[in-house]
Amino acid sequence: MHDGSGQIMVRGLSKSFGPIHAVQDLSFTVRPGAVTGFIGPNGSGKTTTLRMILGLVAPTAGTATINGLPFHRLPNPAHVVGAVLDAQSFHPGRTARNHLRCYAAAMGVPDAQVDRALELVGLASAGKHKTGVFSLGMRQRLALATALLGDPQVLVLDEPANGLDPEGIAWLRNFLRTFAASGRTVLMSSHFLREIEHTVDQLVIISRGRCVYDGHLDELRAAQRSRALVQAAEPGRLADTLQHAGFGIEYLPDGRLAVNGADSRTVADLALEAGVALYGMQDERIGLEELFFQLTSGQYTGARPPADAQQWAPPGGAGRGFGGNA
Ligand SMILES: Nc1ncnc2c1ncn2[C@@H]1O[C@H](COP(=O)(O)OP(=O)(O)OP(=O)(O)O)[C@@H](O)[C@H]1O
Repeated sequence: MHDGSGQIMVRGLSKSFGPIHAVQDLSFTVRPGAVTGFIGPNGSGKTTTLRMILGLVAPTAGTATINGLPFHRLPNPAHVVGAVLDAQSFHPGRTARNHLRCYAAAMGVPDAQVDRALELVGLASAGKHKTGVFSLGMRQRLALATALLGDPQVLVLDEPANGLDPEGIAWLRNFLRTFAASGRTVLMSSHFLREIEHTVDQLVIISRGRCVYDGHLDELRAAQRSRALVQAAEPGRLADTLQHAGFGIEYLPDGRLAVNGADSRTVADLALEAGVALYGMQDERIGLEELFFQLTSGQYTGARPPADAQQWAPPGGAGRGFGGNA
């Protein structure tokens, strides 16, 4: 019997397609009551992972369970997990309501659920229209309605915000946050952090099939750092002074120093004390998007590199922070 936890657990999951290692030793847990974003660049292994969770692709190694069981062993899977995987194509001559009726019959779900699902996704008045006239946003909503037919405990969505206009994204955000707030589980993928940063609470970030961050979005936000870029007459002597004061230093290719965690005023005061002339300064803030790019491109250049993963792990063990996959 499944444990009813609403948790998705991925442990040591790997998938190779011949020489391509699409997913490598991936481990993370998705908990109910929150929206978890599963993000990474194109080709990083998101869809392959979601398909393994849903029992559509056999792993090369490792396990993925929902409610403690692999998908194929779930009793009544449509009542446990609803999924939207790829851009759905619907029979263009069939109405939205009839499309849902077909699925409801196949799932053994009463017809009453069809109207409920249409209402949940805001398509109640469009149920009688043929799907051939639906916009992309309406097709996304209909796909979501199909996933909701079984009144599932868990939602797994692959790039659900893809192609939505700002209004559609706002609607989806509201819907998913309400769904999660009712104690259910949402795992949604995206390749674009900015698109989902106001929707998700938790983040699992993958790059080249491996986990590079697993934790709260707020903790990633807190890792946004500022640094001062400074051009000095004697960079070596200024670097010594700054390092002595406890700042991390990087030498940039253009000859400037990047002083992590410092603002230009602090650097100017220390340079004055050391008697080093300055030719120019600039304050720079490393934003969430930049951090995401650095994490996923393997070009993390912050004060503390990924090798320091333990230091970056969030306190309290809610997630594992940078480096993930422990
Ligand atoms: N059936 C398959 N046969 C061979 N290679 C595959 C197959 N499915 C996926 N891949 C490869 O595995 C890697 C991961 O692909 P996947 O679709 O899981 O990534 P993704 O993060 O979902 O990308 P996108 O955001 O572009 O959809 C890619 O290199 C892809 O070409």
